[in-house]
Amino acid sequence: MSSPLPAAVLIAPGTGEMTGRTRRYEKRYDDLDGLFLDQAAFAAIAGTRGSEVAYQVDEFRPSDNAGDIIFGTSTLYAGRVGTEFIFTRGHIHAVSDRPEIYFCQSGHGIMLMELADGTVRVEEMTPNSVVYVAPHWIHRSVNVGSEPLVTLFCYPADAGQDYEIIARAGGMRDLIVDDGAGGWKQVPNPRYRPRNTAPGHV
Ligand SMILES: O=P(O)(O)OC[C@H]1O[C@H](O)[C@H](O)[C@@H](O)[C@@H]1O
Ligand SMILES: [Fe+2]
Repeated sequence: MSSPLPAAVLIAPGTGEMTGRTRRYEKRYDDLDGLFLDQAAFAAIAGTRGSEVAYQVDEFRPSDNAGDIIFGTSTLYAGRVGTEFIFTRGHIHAVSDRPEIYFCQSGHGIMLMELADGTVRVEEMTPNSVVYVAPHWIHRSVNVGSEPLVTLFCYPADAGQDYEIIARAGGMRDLIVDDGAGGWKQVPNPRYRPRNTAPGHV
């Protein structure tokens, strides 16, 4: 197991671009197919803007060693699909007891969090707020503003990501939608199928 060296990176205000990152990945609208409730609205957007970047992640990953940390920035551009605000795909950590923190640098967002049993929590993200995603919570960032939502995240290097937990339930239990008055509201997702969390089920 190699021992990483100290390092420093520079984060650009407003865009989250991280000079010194070890990796960038981008998710385009086409990559988010099937995640939003209003499929006709999604098809209309994807038809013209499918290759547009919906969000990007710049990360600094010193190693994958247990005990190390991965940090980086996530930049989620503003947008809506029907009344639903744009979001990241969302995941639970593959090693599910691993937590994460998010520091909001700019923009206005929601951290939508859910336990496997369907318990939901939302925390608002505004500049300088920090959200603690506790162990075992599924998490998804939602941009409810009109500017890019830029967050700095940090999580244990051996955490990994599991996306299936959301897919197999038909999405997250709640949707974050436009309230028609310039704000957001939380409404039940009609496609949600509660997971069987009884012993013996996964
Ligand atoms: O992985 P997604 O659900 O697409 O979210 C994008 C990114 O969000 C956060 O910033 C996490 O810390 C990243 O590890 C993750 O990859
Ligand atoms: Fe995470």
